[in-house]
Amino acid sequence: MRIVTASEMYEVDRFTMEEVGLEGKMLMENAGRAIAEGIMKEISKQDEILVLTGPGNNGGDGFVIARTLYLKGYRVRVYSLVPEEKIKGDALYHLNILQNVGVPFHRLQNGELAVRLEGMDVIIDAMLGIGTKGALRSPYAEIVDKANKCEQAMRFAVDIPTGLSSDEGVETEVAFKAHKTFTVQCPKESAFIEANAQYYGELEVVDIGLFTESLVNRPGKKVWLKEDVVRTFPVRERFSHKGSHGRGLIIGGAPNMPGAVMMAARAALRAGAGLVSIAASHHLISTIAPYVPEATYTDLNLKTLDIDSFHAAAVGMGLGRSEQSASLFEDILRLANIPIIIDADGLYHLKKMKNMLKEHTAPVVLTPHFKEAADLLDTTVSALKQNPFSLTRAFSTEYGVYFLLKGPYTIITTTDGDQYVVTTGNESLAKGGSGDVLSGILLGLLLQSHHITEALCNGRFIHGKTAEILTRHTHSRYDLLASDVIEGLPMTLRTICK
Ligand SMILES: NC(=O)C1=CN([C@@H]2O[C@H](COP(=O)(O)OP(=O)(O)OC[C@H]3O[C@@H](n4cnc5c(N)ncnc54)[C@H](O)[C@@H]3O)[C@@H](O)[C@H]2O)[C@@H](O)CC1
Ligand SMILES: Nc1ncnc2c1ncn2[C@@H]1O[C@H](COP(=O)(O)OP(=O)(O)O)[C@@H](O)[C@H]1O
Ligand SMILES: [K+]
Repeated sequence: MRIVTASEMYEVDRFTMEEVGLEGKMLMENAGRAIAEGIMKEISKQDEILVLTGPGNNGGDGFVIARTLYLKGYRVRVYSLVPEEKIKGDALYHLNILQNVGVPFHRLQNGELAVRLEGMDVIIDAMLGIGTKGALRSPYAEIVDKANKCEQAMRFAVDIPTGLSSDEGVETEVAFKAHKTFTVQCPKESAFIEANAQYYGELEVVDIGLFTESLVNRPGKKVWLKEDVVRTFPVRERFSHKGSHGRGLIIGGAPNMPGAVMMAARAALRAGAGLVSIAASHHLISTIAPYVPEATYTDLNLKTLDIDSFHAAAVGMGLGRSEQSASLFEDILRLANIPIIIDADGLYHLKKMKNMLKEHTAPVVLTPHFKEAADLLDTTVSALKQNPFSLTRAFSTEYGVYFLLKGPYTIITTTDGDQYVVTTGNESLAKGGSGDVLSGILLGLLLQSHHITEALCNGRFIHGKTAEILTRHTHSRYDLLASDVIEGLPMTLRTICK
């Protein structure tokens, strides 16, 4: 499913209207009806419903929603924040129909609002949509603030909550706090910015028949969905052998961190890897081996270890940050001609030698969380949280790497600048070890997939999905351990990726 900026959405609108020939009035009818259908599932006919409308097409959607609810017997009224003479085009067309049908319609007058908002059971925000520019002006800011204080009311937003930008990179001062946002056709970029989650609430996408094909040839952004996993998950052939599913190498294991490589190896095997080898300090091998008897072990000595005899490797989990491990990491990066995942301490060392990535010809996957990523990109966590799409895209294309920016909304960027968002998972994963398990799953899928992007998206999807399934059935969001996710993978794989 495409994710769009405001200008991309306007291009989709233009294409649909000018080149396909669907009229704007009809699209507005489709949007309003689809959103009204969604809202009706959440409210009752006893509710007092208020639709707040603005000057543009977002307001036009609001008129259609109000009419649809009114004709179905709901107690609804419309308050326009602008005089009628300011309403034009398709929105005016639908305002006329609203008034012909007899839906109660008012223009907000000074002082009236406080009275009218009180006691409302449902408030629908159709004030501003993707046409918003800059911070909210009066009276929008005041009205949004009052609406947010109506604690008893269910609040719904149309397309985007009023006050937010559609695009990343814009700081929000005041915005409508929706319990649920019904967004038209494509989620907007800003829906995946952490600070905006409190305004969007739950997000539902409504299909109104717009043609997104006009965007096909650009580097784009998409949400990776279950249907994408089902479509692309590697198929296990009846006559395959262990070599068919890839030989993976995990390099790490400082003496004080035996768990990281152990979990990564177990996760890679559970995700379907054919063979997994762990290269670690020989002191560690006897400690780890009983926990992962299916793996093979080798002393971490680059004079004897033939990295290129494997199909892919993961490095950095529990590698340590000493100077010795820094030079070991540098040697690995210089020697490896296979796809390599770099995580944790590997990312720490990479900061000082990132130019090596430009000469490196085999695929490199970086899997930083926000702090690690901010350090790599020479920026701050807050700047990165506001501009995660553009900053990671710039880095990926400059250094020629796959970039998996870890978080509740994980952004995966390819070397070409295409981006995929994976939103599975929950706060049970906010615990030490989760990243090691993810790296193992990613390695397991990299070994089995023909496409690196699919391996990364599918791996991140099943990691999060497993946490969701486990916290629904057998665990709480407090007790779940990273290793429980490894043991929960069978449930996800049996249901999603048969
Ligand atoms: N074909 C289309 O164009 C469709 C558009 N749709 C709806 O139309 C919306 C976009 O419509 P518009 O382009 O008319 O834009 P908006 O409805 O977002 O309105 C933009 C207007 O709001 C005012 N405004 C902008 N920033 C402001 C600020 N900071 N403070 C106060 N006022 C401000 C300006 O007067 C501006 O002209 C979408 O979000 C969606 O809801 C849907 O009806 C589906 C079809
Ligand atoms: N609140 C959350 N919601 C969803 N996923 C989360 C959340 N917190 C962490 N995660 C996931 O857990 C993993 C944590 O990785 P990382 O921070 O590297 O952990 P560690 O280094 O402790 O193993 C990432 O995949 C991230 O997407
Ligand atoms: K809105």
